[in-house]
Amino acid sequence: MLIFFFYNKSKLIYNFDQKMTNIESQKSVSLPPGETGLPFIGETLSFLFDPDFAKKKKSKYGQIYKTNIFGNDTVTMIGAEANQFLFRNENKYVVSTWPKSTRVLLGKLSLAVKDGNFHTSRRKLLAQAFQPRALNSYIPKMTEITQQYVEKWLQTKELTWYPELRKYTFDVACSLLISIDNASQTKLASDFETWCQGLFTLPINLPWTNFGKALKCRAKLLQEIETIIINRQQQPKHQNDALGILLEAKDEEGNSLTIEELKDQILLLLFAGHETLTSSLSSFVLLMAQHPNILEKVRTEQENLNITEDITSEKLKEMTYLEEVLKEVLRFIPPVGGGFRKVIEEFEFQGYRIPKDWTVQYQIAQTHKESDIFPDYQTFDPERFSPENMADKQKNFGYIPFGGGLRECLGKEFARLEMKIFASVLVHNCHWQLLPDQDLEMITIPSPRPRDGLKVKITEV
Ligand code: HEM
Repeated sequence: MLIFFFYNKSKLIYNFDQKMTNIESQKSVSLPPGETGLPFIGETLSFLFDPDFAKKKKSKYGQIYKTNIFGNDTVTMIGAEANQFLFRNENKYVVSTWPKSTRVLLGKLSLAVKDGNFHTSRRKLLAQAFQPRALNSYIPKMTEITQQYVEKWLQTKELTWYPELRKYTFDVACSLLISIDNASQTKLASDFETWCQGLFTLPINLPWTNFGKALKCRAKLLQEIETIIINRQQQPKHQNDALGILLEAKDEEGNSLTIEELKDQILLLLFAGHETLTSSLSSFVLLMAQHPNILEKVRTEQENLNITEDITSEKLKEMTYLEEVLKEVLRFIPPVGGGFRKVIEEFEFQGYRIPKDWTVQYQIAQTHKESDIFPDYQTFDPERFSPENMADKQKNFGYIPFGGGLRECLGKEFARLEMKIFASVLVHNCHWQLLPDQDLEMITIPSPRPRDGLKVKITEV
């Protein structure tokens, strides 16, 4: 065995069997271009409050750039190749991470903050609540809640829809996940709202900061969820909701979830199924109001389906044009703009060095603007997803509203189901139009929503 030693300023570089490990050339690979902003806060404020932050950075620096957000040196990597690299190297070069505020508020037992084998095993267990049989059993309740809300909205004639949609998705989530009806009218909802407001903030725990208030509410929410779990355990037969399924579920070694863990997992599911869905539903109603020809085609499909009885999974499968529209809604205004990963081993990508311990962000919103997959990407065009075009199948990880790889959204079928039922019931019963004099610019964090909350006039069909 030959061992080469080089003396280089302060360090010895060695090599085995003449396989030259060119550490010097690795070091000469540069970091991506970009700025790191102000001390401590970096560029966090622009990231949070400038809806064009990612767009401006991309036009200045291209597909890969560095910044500093949430107290971390961060590299943003844009495009299908970048997504593929990150999703395929999960646990090798990167692991999932969230801003500190999110991590703390989700809790240390939450699936979202776990890695490796533990994450895989827990994911399998939680996935039981989203299997086709479970999803089918959710259809009647989802439809019923949607119909109640639609009736209520029709009575008001004019409404600010986004806050109403938040109540609706919260009621659906609480009803199907933990069998609490009308939860939006309870203390659970107000605590939950305050908790949500702290999720993507600087983690400064003071009584008047959003993070400090959210921490207090986390404690209250866990207490409320614990009471719900204990009550449920005392009932002889568990109800057919996600909590019932999770109380029965066991991992490979036959262990059930402890109450402590169940509380964090329930909180995660309530959050994941609420914020994102509210955004996607409000984008659907907004985009339909702005594209009446497309809405008309959706209506025609619904009429032709002749739904006189309850909505069934078979009927939902026949809504193929609506499916294309909903895919385009998630491309055009993705509810999650991107995801964060922590670098566990330094790597090189497209000629740039990404150091260990930095954060990497993959970008959903910018990926969905890649013109090779989505020509004329500024146009809202559901035909991209027709059987002839299938834009979602053209390139690996080129269409990723639900992320990808080991961390792909666990609730994506639940989300697709709720979006379809909502759209079907709404289109069957209502016409709606945007009221004048409102700001439709999107606030993007944590999920996109129109600044003035989407004011509409709504009438019966
Ligand atoms: C339109 C609605 C939704 C969108 C766009 C969406 C999007 C996403 C994305 C992009 C991720 C991956 C984040 C990452 O890579 O770090 C994710 C993860 C996740 N989502 Fe969703 N989601 C939606 C609805 C839901 C619903 C309804 C649930 C459950 C009720 C849910 C549960 C989860 C969970 C548990 C994870 C974490 C998975 C893991 O870490 O293994 N999501 N979601």
